[in-house]
Amino acid sequence: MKPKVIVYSRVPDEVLTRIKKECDVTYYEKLTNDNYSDFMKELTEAEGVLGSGLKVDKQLLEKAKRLKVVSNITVGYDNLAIDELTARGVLATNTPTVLDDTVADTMMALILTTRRRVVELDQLVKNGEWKDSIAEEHFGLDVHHKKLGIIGMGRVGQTLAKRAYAGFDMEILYHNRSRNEWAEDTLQAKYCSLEELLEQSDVVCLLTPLTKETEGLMGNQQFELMKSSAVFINGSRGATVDEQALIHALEEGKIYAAGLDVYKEEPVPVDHPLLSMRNVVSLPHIGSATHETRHNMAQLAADNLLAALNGASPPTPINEKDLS
Ligand SMILES: NC(=O)c1ccc[n+]([C@@H]2O[C@H](COP(=O)([O-])OP(=O)(O)OC[C@H]3O[C@@H](n4cnc5c(N)ncnc54)[C@H](O)[C@@H]3O)[C@@H](O)[C@H]2O)c1
Ligand SMILES: O=C(O)[C@H](O)CO
Repeated sequence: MKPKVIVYSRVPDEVLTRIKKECDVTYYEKLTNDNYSDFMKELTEAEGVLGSGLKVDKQLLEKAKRLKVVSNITVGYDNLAIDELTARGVLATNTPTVLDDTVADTMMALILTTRRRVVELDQLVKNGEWKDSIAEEHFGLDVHHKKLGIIGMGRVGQTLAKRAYAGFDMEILYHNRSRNEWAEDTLQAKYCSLEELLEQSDVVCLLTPLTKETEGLMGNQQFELMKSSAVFINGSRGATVDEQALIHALEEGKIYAAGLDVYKEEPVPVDHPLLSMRNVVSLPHIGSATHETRHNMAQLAADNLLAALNGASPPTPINEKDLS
């Protein structure tokens, strides 16, 4: 008998067909209030689930007695209670590496749009306010030859650093849990304390996972240390930033602008104060959202799911070592 699997996010047809060859699949393009109770019923029999964003906690796992694998179609796995999964012998997997270039491109886009005021000036043209050559009040700030401070110099962080160093002649500062020798040797990246990085950088880009340690990592004290000409970019998770502190820093001119891909609440409510600020560029959590990369992420998630159900080692496990 084929193992029962729930795919709870939209995946390409080709990926779904592959999974269906080996598994008995229930497919929800997304979980909604209308289908959630059906999903919970299916979960009691499921050996695998695949998708993005589902909160997998103790309560959910108590209903999922037959579960063997949770395959996340994301690299960040703050939605998973890893200790609870491990305690029950359930394998968790994610999709690192295949999205690094795309996410780094998105970060570069946020750096360029915030410093060069691209969105604001686009609006000015479209609103018919371009009457004469643009005056100093609309000038932006350079990106090239400035200092980029990366908090969380992991896979995405170093991919961004590579672009900034090679393409924009930027000086790279970084703060991380450990030294990144590759970045130090290849990009002359300089390891700093968080405080040094905040004080010196023209661009601060946050790329850590969301954990107990990184929750609220950027607060009043941290924004206070930044240069008034610096921009803040968040590509990690919304909860790594105290949004009230960010609003305060932007309102008081303590920083120049912010580029955000992630928010504490997603989708971010339309009346959120950050969205009405002229110096905030806001994206709808699209760091990895290109056709090519989302396709590759779904393929990798399927590889992980199928390997785990076949008793093989998945390509990108999270807690495999702790299970054995
Ligand atoms: N916006 C998006 O669409 C998008 C896309 C991909 C990743 N992300 C986020 O970016 C995160 C990083 O992804 P990655 O693949 O580069 O992960 P990674 O594990 O390769 O890198 C994360 C880095 O953060 C560092 N870190 C962890 N805790 C820290 C702390 N307290 N202080 C300083 N550094 C710390 C780690 O040492 C590591 O080097 C993901 O967990 C996810 O939350 C978002
Ligand atoms: O962690 C990730 O992969 C991105 O945030 C997409 O959700």
